[in-house]
Amino acid sequence: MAELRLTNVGKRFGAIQAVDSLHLDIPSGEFFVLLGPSGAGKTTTLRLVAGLEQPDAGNVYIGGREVTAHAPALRDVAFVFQQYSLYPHLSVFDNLAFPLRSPLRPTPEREVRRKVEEVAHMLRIHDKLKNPATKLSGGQMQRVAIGRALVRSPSIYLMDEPLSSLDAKLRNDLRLELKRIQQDLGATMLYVTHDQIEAMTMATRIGVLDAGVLVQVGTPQQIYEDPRSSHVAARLGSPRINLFPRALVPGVAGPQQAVTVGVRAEHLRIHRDASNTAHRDARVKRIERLSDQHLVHVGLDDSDQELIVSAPGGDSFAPDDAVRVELMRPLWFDAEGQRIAA
Ligand SMILES: Nc1ncnc2c1ncn2[C@@H]1O[C@H](COP(=O)(O)OP(=O)(O)OP(=O)(O)O)[C@@H](O)[C@H]1O
Repeated sequence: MAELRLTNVGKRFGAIQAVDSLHLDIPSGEFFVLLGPSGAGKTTTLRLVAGLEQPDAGNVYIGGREVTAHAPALRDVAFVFQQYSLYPHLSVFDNLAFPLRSPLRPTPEREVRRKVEEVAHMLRIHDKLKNPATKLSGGQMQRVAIGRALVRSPSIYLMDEPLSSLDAKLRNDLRLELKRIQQDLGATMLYVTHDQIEAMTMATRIGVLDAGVLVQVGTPQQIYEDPRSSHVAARLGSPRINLFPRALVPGVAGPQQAVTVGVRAEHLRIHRDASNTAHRDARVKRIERLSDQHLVHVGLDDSDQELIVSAPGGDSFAPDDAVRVELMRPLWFDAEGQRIAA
């Protein structure tokens, strides 16, 4: 396994700066998740690391060696794409064995069998080894695609939304399995997703990309609790953070330049009494009963603004109740959406 370093990497497609002055240092054995909306430059970053794209500027280093001009086959990376791309005429066994039989990496056939069986067990497809690759469910095919990367011991695994085509149950299962396998192998992983649950549960660190720019890097907890901008704050958390004009809560103390306030659902409290002037008048609109929490949607009086409050005792409220909302840990943002210290 090896560390990955990108210095000042840029890539433009016509008028679009897909990746802009990107600096990234991923230590060996880290599970690094690139998170961002569609078009943020996530796939382009992976392709630049794999050598499938050439950067206009900057350098790529794998294991301390500069590989910027190296062909993909010489970079020792394994890539898993969003859509499984299996060889349909081959069995599951032969699909998994394929990378080990490459002329670039001749492997004794006994070693091929050992490795394929080990990975097939890890991914729980060992009873399918003789099946043609086409006689599998979507989830099984994607396991084979992931397995094809895992049979090798590359310097770095690159995965581009490998779970996005699967149903929710399989996605949950494979999320946990992939994380476990990465830890067992001590693998360096660069993993792309726009799914915040994947990012929160799998990442050692997350890098948030926005329009080709890496806007924040940190542990999932740092990104969640201490976002640098309203854009980053909105990327993590379910339900989404409540973002609304500061002018709607004049009674709450905050920095002068603040234009927007952000409060997570679990950092809002709703009260029935009217004792505290810092609390904001509101009215219950509806209550969402999820398996593990109650979400109370309230409308702030004299505005169209709705907030979502995570309330353990949400059951005791009903639509149209007059309530008061307390902001426990507001985050403040300026006119550009940049965070301001409280
Ligand atoms: N080969 C290409 N030619 C022209 N434009 C491209 C090309 N590849 C990517 N782009 C553009 O570069 C930007 C970044 O694309 P990229 O695929 O890296 O984003 P992404 O974050 O992976 O998005 P998604 O989540 O939708 O896959 C987009 O605006 C995209 O349209």
